[in-house]
Amino acid sequence: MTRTPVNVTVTGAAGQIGYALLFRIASGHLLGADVPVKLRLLEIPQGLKAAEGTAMELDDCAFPLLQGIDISDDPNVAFDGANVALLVGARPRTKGMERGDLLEANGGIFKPQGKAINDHAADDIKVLVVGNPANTNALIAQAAAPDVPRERFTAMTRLDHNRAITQLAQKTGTPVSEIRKLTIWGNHSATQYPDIFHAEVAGKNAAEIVNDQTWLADTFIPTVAKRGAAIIEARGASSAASAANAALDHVHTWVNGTAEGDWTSMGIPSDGSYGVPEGLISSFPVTTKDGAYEIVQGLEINDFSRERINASVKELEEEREAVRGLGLI
Ligand SMILES: NC(=O)c1ccc[n+]([C@@H]2O[C@H](COP(=O)([O-])OP(=O)(O)OC[C@H]3O[C@@H](n4cnc5c(N)ncnc54)[C@H](O)[C@@H]3O)[C@@H](O)[C@H]2O)c1
Ligand SMILES: O=C(O)C[C@H](O)C(=O)O
Repeated sequence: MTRTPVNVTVTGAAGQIGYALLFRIASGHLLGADVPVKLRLLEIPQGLKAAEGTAMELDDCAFPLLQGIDISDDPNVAFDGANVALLVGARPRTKGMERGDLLEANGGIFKPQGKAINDHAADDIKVLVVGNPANTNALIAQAAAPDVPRERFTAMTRLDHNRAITQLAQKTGTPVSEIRKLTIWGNHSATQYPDIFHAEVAGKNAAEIVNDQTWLADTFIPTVAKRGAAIIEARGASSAASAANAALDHVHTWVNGTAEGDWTSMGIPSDGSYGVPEGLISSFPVTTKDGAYEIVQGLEINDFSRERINASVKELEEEREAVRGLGLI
């Protein structure tokens, strides 16, 4: 193998998402089956021993693509030369909490990590924030990294996107592979808006095929938006394997491109499109090509959608004000 390995930094490596993520990164599911990787694991001091144990297990898999594992509790070391950074390390919510309740607990993690990315990452760094509240944590990291192009900071709404695809597939009795152009708008929170008005089911308009406004408003949207809480209720712990899977999907699509005739959802810095205030990290429909993404333009937004997008964007604005107040941006 002659290709230069890609440095992938994963924070929270000893956590439950980390455990579901690392083995699949090392086996080629993040970047591709022909791309060698070096893993850089960041943990807090209490997590280092468990991260070492995970690294031992990674060694024991003898993954042909895995060309090294470094472990550190220093962000300046862990992000040194990073090409891809998965910011997972943060506290998960527990039963009865909203993700925004974690802002104070987790917000402080992302400012020093953003600065370390600014100072040490490779020029082509791509950042995905998974730790909640993901959109606003991405904003905090980005604000601390003024030398990195702002579009390199993204937040994960791919789990919501995947959840919505399955709900729509099940409702219409269609395989998930037949669902296209679904969109998650706004925040990775209970206010997110999964939009099927432009989606397709086997090439036909999804809203027309469903033709059931009550299901849309009272079942589909709340099921997707509150799925994280339902998983916590059922499992007693927040989603892990599905979150890791979505993180792999997010980066894989960003790097390798969306399929012709489809798009995906990513939390990205707004350029003002669709009336989302510039700079907020909000979820949009995007296409990707050659490692870059573009917001899908020109979609007609009906009143039902507009109301829901605005509500989620309002929450993002409130979170931005809150972190401003905490001195995090
Ligand atoms: N965006 C999404 O769709 C999505 C989905 C699932 C979970 N999440 C979020 O991902 C985060 C992680 O979830 P989890 O279940 O893996 O949690 P976990 O508690 O199992 O693991 C978190 C790990 O992060 C480590 N950590 C804490 N602070 C750190 C720091 N400053 N630097 C490096 N590591 C640090 C902890 O030691 C721990 O090992 C939570 O905030 C959770 O809410 C987001
Ligand atoms: O809901 C949570 O707190 C975890 C995660 O964000 C999820 O959507 O499953």
